[in-house]
Amino acid sequence: MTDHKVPVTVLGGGSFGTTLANLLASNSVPTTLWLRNEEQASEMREQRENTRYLPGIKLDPQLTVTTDMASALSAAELVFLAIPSGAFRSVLQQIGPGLAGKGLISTTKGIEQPGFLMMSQIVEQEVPEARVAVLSGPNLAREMAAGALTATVVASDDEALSAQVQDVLGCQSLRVYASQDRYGVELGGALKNVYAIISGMAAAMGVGENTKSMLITRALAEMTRFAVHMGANPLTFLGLAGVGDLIVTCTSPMSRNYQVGHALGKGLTLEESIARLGQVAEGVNTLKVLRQKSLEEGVYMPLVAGLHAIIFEQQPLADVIGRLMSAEQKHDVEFSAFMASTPLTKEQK
Ligand SMILES: NC(=O)C1=CN([C@@H]2O[C@H](COP(=O)(O)OP(=O)(O)OC[C@H]3O[C@@H](n4cnc5c(N)ncnc54)[C@H](OP(=O)(O)O)[C@@H]3O)[C@@H](O)[C@H]2O)C=CC1
Ligand SMILES: O=C(CO)COP(=O)(O)O
Repeated sequence: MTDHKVPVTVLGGGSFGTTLANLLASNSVPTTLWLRNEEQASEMREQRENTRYLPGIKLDPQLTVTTDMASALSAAELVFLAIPSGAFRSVLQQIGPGLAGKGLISTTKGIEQPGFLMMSQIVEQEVPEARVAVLSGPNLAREMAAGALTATVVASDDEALSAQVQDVLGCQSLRVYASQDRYGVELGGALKNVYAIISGMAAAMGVGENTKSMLITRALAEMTRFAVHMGANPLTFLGLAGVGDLIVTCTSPMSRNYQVGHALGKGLTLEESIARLGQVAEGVNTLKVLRQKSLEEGVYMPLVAGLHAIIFEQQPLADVIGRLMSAEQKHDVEFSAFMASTPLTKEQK
């Protein structure tokens, strides 16, 4: 790590934006957190706490909180984007040329439709002169904010940018691993949210431990099958941004997607489940987008089809489970052919 830390801005004052900004500031990185709500911003400045999204976590005294986008961006070399996917493009469009030349790191785990676009692809469209990376992994905001030992992945073609992100974020509680498979890392973060909804639903129904394990493992097989079809490296899904994030989101009641699934499993409607949460659960929209894409691409995704049938086609749960359990019994691990055709590099050996 270097002594001199580049100035960083985080866009988005929700649970993850606040967590990242606080971590950066406590790493002695000059950090500004931008959010859109002045009432919330002034409360955060006065009380040194984000009572709406991260109650109980004290904000570092050095963290600057503002709603003034121009001042937030003027000095920043790196900008972390923690805006929900539904608003991601419109926020970038409001900023425009203010981001040119900066290192932009998306932390958003969603997919834009139409186009089936990852957030970093939206960054490339809206800010063609930017340097682009994504950050993803098993990173429940509340735990990270409380200092739990955590690991994450920065993925970019730009190795210097990945190194800068490792430098500003890495600390005694957070390890930042690098990857060059930006698409795979981003896809992993978005897809696992759908399976977290299923896992939450299953937990609410009181399923057994075997069932939970089957769900997570078949979820990994399904999301990897889709990702490989879309051009990602299956090995990425063995890492933190794949199976790592899948495990945490499918097992922790802290996950908002899991909570939506749990509420659905207890009999609440989708609208009630979302309203009760009061935070973003990206998996609901990703489910719609993914179902459509899997049909277009002809990728077999029985769990996605099943959840879609329950939530959006009002099919009885028992029918869906019956269909899943009586489907053709196929292969456990599907990528032996890929592995055989991809020799290990010198470093991997
Ligand atoms: N929380 C977590 O554990 C993690 C989250 N992520 C990802 O980070 C992204 C952000 O999630 P998270 O912080 O958790 O979400 P939250 O629901 O906690 O907060 C959402 C934030 O986005 C703001 N926002 C919404 N729309 C706009 C807009 N048009 N302009 C500006 N700000 C807006 C909200 O502001 P307002 O209050 O004014 O509506 C709020 O500050 C998601 O894609 C999520 O998947 C990734 C890793 C971990
Ligand atoms: O992505 C996350 C953990 O890595 C957060 O998951 P939720 O959005 O379901 O809370």
